[in-house]
Amino acid sequence: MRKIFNIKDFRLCQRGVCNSNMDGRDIVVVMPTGGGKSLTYQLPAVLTPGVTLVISPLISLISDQIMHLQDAGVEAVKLTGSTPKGEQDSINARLGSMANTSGRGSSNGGKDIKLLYCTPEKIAKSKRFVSLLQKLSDADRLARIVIDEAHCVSQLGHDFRPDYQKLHVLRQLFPNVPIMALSATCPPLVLQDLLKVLRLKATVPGEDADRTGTVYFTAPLYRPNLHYQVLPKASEGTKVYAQMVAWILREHADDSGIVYCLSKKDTEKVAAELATRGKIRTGVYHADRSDREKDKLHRDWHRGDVKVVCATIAFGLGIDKGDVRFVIHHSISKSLDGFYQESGRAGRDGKDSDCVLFYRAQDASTLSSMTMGDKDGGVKLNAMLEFAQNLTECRKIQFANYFSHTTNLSMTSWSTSDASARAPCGHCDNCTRTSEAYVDKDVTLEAWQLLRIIEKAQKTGGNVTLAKVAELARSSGKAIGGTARKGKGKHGGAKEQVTVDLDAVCGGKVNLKKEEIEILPGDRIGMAVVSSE
Ligand SMILES: Nc1ncnc2c1ncn2[C@@H]1O[C@H](COP(=O)(O)OP(=O)(O)OP(=O)(O)O)[C@@H](O)[C@H]1O
Repeated sequence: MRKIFNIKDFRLCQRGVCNSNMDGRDIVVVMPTGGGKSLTYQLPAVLTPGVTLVISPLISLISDQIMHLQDAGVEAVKLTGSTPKGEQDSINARLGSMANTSGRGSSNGGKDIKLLYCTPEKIAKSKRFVSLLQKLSDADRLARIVIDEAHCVSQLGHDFRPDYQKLHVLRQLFPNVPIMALSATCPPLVLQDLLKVLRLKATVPGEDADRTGTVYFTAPLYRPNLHYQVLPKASEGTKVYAQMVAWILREHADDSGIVYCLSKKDTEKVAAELATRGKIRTGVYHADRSDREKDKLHRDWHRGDVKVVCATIAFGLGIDKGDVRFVIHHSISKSLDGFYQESGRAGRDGKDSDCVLFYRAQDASTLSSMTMGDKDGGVKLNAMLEFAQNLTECRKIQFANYFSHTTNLSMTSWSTSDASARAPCGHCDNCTRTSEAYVDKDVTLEAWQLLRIIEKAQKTGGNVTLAKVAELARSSGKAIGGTARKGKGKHGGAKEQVTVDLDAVCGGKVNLKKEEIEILPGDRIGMAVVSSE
């Protein structure tokens, strides 16, 4: 480790993961971005005979790893769709010669390939490649298979890739080759799915749990240099741009940052507004940009010619810029996993950085219609909304609760944590907010009213937008939507009588003029923390 990788000591759970690798176990490792996952398979790869196959989603990520490994004198190669034919032939020949020299010896004077990187597409599409791997495996020369960004196998995750799901064939093809899955974000449902899709080994009943099955390592996902805050977002677009420009110029006028937006259109608009209003040098990244444009943006950003990249979530894997001082979310993400991953692109160099979410309730309805068809879309979005609306609990603890795994999964678990893992961070918005900044308010009555209005509209076949419901509810007591009177109900509960005129909203088909809402003692259906910000 010291000689080749110039690393003095292990950190987090690296030692344990290396040992489990040397022991030939199936492994799942969930470690934060920049935590040092690569060493945990690269070191065992140089220490064991045979080749370690690494499956990674992006050619740029692969090229970066190969460059570092070759600089360190490690025999590392890549086979991807863009590898030139001549190079492919030479690598195939080297692998073929390794397959013909079974056992522990070296096939060509110590120049065995130690690490072979490929994309999942290569496994899914190249029969020739798979048959070469089978020859290596039959000759006992395929040391292990490493799957980077392994959460991409699960449809329940935020970054599902169909080609990753096809990796289920690996266990079938290579039943005796250990599989290692790496990720920086893997909430419980995704982990469960990942174990199933990749068919990782379960503990054998009756046998020592420490000796069989998959070993699962987690390190605390908390990164102390990231300062999280949720800021109230103006309801009008133009005010949002002004807010964002003011924040960037005040906090990070000369720094590099990313602004994540919901749509391609938003990225263009936000970039233009930041540039005109704040003279901020912006760039745009989304799926419709050509490869040439994307490459140029990466280069300009690295050089500092572009300071702020306004992007959709397409801008993600493969960002290797350490000094990203802030990540702003112009809108909430579809899930908390996505938000954690995206905001985590700040401060990879370990220096203080800001992660800011601009939140307003309207965005929740936009997102909920976008995620309606997704598997568990609602559940995932709700976790994101809870995070955005929570004004009291430390952000670190919210993440820890969300990502903590209940391991009734048949795995041996090792987690690197210390006594402070569950202590508040002390520096996020909620830790630093004074208690005078908010009030606890019982909003049972309001919540009840909203539900009744929606229920009525639904029953009468009406279609009310969120904004309309809000208008109807707010207009209680005024002339437009209806009237409200407070009194005692027949059960002794507080009674609110609301007259709601839904005719205008539901095309005149609604036969609803009066609605009675009675709140009984003990009926508590809504609580809100209302910020005075
Ligand atoms: N034990 C260690 N001591 C010091 N530096 C280390 C150690 N382990 C890894 N590093 C360094 O930390 C940096 C991040 O490591 P690495 O790229 O493996 O992170 P990662 O977990 O793969 O992150 P990502 O999820 O972003 O890919 C690298 O520069 C690596 O050399």
